[in-house]
Amino acid sequence: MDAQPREDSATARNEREIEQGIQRDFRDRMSYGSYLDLQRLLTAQHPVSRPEHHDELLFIIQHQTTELWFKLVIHELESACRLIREDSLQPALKSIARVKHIQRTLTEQWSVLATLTPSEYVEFRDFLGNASGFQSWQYRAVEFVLGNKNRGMLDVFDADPQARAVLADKLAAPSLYDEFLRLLARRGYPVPPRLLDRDVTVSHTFDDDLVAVFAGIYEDPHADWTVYETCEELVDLEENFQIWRFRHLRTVQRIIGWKRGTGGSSGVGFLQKALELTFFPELFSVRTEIGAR
Ligand code: HEM
Ligand SMILES: N[C@@H](CC(=O)c1ccccc1NC=O)C(=O)O
Repeated sequence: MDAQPREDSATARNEREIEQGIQRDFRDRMSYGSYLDLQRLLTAQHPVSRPEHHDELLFIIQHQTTELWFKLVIHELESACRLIREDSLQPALKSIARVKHIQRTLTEQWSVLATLTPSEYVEFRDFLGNASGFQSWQYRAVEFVLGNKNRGMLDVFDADPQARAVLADKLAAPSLYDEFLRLLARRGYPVPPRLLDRDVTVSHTFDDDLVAVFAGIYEDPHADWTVYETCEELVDLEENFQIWRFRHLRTVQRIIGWKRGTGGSSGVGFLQKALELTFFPELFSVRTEIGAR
């Protein structure tokens, strides 16, 4: 039998030796904390309940982490739009893949907030006044980039001109779907011209002729595999978005039931209506057609 390997003295103490080469002096160097601006990030939680409610920190951090991920989602979707505009479809798919992973993380994250019981939430809800996720400009920006445009949403941001300007910009820009349809037209697919020079400040609505274009793509995936793959990636994006909305609705329902929202809406009933919205309707309709034409 081999002898047991000799342990160094730190291991024997169940400690790890801090190696000599490890940098410890950060007076003149960039450190982890300074790079990430942790001083600001970790002092940006300001509970408003008095006396301070234990669970308000959970509520704040759940929102803040979501907003951080929204920031990256917008960054990646904008990049995907630009890449598609430049006919770089494969690199655009890389951005979309990243967004899909973020969406999964965001959907999973609802389980943390679901540990907040109705009895706990009611103890600090009144302190929130009329604040509501409805006023998240980044969430609206994601909706706009994906194509769910609604000019009326801008009014909520009259008191925040910077947010309003960003949203107005995204309202006027072609959505991810608009960019994809334009790329398809450039590649010779018979996309109806009315979809290419449409008013992009409003949502796209269902177009039967576009279903026929996608039917052609799905009938012969190998004709242009990347285009086919992009169609499926967009389906994933919409599905993930709807699953996030659904988890929000169910979390809201278990925490406040059918109470009205702090933002003034009917509550769960209002959230339910968003589940009927669609970004890429033809990509779902084409499924009915496959094998049937
Ligand atoms: C206790 C937890 C939560 C409750 C009870 C809740 C409740 C609601 C309600 C009732 C609405 C409808 C608008 C209103 O009248 O207020 C709403 C909208 C919204 N909430 Fe929440 N929410 C919760 C957590 C969150 C979290 C963690 C996020 C993440 C950022 C979020 C994001 C949103 C967004 C984006 C909307 C707008 C949805 C839309 O326009 O369809 N909510 N929420
Ligand atoms: N609308 C929620 C309040 C709420 O959830 C909220 C309040 C302030 C900041 C963000 C929020 N999150 C999502 O709506 C409610 O009606 O209880």
